[in-house]
Amino acid sequence: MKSLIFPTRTAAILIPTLVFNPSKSLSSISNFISVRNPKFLPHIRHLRVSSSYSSPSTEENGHFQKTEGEIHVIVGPMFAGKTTTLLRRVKSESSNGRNVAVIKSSKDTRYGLDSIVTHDGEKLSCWPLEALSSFKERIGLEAYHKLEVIGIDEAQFFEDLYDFCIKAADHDGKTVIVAGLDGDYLRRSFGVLDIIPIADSITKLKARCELCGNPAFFTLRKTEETERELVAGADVYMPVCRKHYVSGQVVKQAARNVIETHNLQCGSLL
Ligand SMILES: Nc1ncnc2c1ncn2[C@@H]1O[C@H](COP(=O)(O)OP(=O)(O)O)[C@@H](O)[C@H]1O
Ligand SMILES: Cc1cn([C@H]2C[C@H](O)[C@@H](COP(=O)(O)O)O2)c(=O)[nH]c1=O
Repeated sequence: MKSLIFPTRTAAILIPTLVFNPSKSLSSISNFISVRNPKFLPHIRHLRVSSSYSSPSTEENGHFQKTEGEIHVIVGPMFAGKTTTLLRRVKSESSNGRNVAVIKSSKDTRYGLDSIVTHDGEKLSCWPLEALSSFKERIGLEAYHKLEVIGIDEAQFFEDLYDFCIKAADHDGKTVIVAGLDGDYLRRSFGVLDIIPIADSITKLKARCELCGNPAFFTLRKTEETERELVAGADVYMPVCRKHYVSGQVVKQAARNVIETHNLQCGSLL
């Protein structure tokens, strides 16, 4: 394994036995391109920047860079294995001798700040950032130039995801592997979809519906909070199939109606 560029020297890599195998959970949606087959994994191409390379900043000249970057996107509901897949791919790239760094949104404080952690407890050190635009400065220019692969977890929380990815891949020749939610709890687009037009591949993962065990493509919020961003785990969210997403919303609405009626009745008694 070559170098993984981490904020600390104590990078913990724990590889537990996975009960759920995300490699078996890819959607059959035909126009989604799967990258799980190793032969489709980005191959290693080290090229020196040619003299005709139009870098707008002189500080970047003279460094080794690939001329062509790549963007790979991993989406799906919560518990689908997005982080697991990202970790596996990042480790595989590192084993292939490429310089790798992993970033996650600092909004996700669920399992500590400086690691990305799967729901199974698999862990990898990372750079927790508020905005991707700060990455180059945080890691340092020299380290950034050496970097070949950038993994991004919880990508739905980064407002500058599109700008960062396009710069990293198109201009800086990096392979960017992005994992995040495609939809929020209302099944509305959650940011990661912005980068589909600039992606080389998209992998849509599915979880198992917690109510029936069928494939789950949606995330149901079990609580009444309505803000879009609400960092939480299984206490608040569960993956569900279409049928149970719809019935879950019906149940939530029915509960709201009961509470409203109750409040109205209490109000009229006063
Ligand atoms: N309902 C579920 N369906 C699938 N996996 C689940 C479910 N509940 C818990 N898990 C666990 O979550 C793991 C995936 O975790 P992770 O890679 O962190 O997912 P994601 O990043 O998509 O939220 C699975 O390997 C499995 O052990
Ligand atoms: C559906 C939904 C989720 N979130 C939050 C909840 C978690 O903190 C992350 C997703 O984590 P995972 O690695 O995919 O399990 O996103 C949110 O803020 N809003 C939502 O609608």
